[in-house]
Amino acid sequence: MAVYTDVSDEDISRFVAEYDIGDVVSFKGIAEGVENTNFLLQTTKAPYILTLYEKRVNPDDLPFYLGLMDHLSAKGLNCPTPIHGKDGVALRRLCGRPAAITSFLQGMSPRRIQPHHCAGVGAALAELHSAGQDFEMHLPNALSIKGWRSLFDSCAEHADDVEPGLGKMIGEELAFLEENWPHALPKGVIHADLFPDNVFFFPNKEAVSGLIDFYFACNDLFCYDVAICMNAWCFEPDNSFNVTKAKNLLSHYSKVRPLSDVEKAALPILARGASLRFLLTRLYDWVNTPKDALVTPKNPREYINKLRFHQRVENATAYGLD
Ligand SMILES: Nc1ncnc2c1ncn2[C@@H]1O[C@H](COP(=O)(O)OP(=O)(O)O)[C@@H](O)[C@H]1O
Ligand SMILES: N[C@@H](CCOP(=O)(O)O)C(=O)O
Repeated sequence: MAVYTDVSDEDISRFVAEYDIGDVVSFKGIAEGVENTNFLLQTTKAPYILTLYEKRVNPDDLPFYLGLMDHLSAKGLNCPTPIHGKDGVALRRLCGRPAAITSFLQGMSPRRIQPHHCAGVGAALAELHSAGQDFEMHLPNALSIKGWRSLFDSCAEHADDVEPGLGKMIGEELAFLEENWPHALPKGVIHADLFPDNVFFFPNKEAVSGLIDFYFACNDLFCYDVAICMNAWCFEPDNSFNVTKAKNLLSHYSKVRPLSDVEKAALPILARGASLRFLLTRLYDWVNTPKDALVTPKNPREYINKLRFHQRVENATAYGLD
């Protein structure tokens, strides 16, 4: 459940009057998502998404996210387009929170991931990386290797409550990654959270119909984004790695933006880093979310298993690459 801020009928009508998008017909809270408050807003002109940005989003970063969606949409990528008010401003305030209206995307996220979905998401990720090349704003990744130690320090004492020995395992992994991280790989704008819930398809179609949720987007290594995607799309519910899915994802990515040999060689360590990043944020949420909270925190154990898998990988042939 992700409606943290209540918006009255009067508030929404007043807010929508600042835009040239018709009159409100209906608006209702969207249960999916965990970070922000989202409403499906239907006006006399079209459906839209109204987002109120909640505590975890730094308001200073919002111009980057909205500017990026404007930029990617202008480049032909199907992502939410920020709607600008009659005064030209897209980022406004509603009920004491920063807020924006974006276009509504058709399609739906896949319930059961099939290999063809992985092909589609690989191509879409590479298109995003290519389309972002000339985006002029810059936002360092607060959740890349430099941010992991302080995140771990803030919840390390509770790690062994999730699994005995987890604190030691994370400490050793962090030290290994800090020593060996491949900082010099090609960089640019990355999505950084391209999980299945953020990718829409039309039924029985391979191509992605749209990408949403750019609120972790930032500048970082392209291949790190590939590793995040591989982790999110290529493991089965029983934690086994599906090499057919990985092969599809990586080969369709490479058709749009070829991976260099150096990037391929770095993929196992990037996949370890991508596992640790989501293990740490999930661990943090696991220990800090009150038992009676509206949102159920995601299970960190899934990412312990992914990390263990990649620790055993010797090179990228394990992911189906030559
Ligand atoms: N532009 C959009 N078009 C259609 N549906 C959207 C759009 N943006 C968000 N949604 C819906 O809202 C849900 C939550 O959005 P998301 O951005 O993932 O929230 P959060 O950042 O809070 O996790 C999505 O799963 C999707 O159902
Ligand atoms: N994808 C992250 C959590 C972020 O959730 P989202 O709804 O904003 O995509 C995870 O799985 O840990």
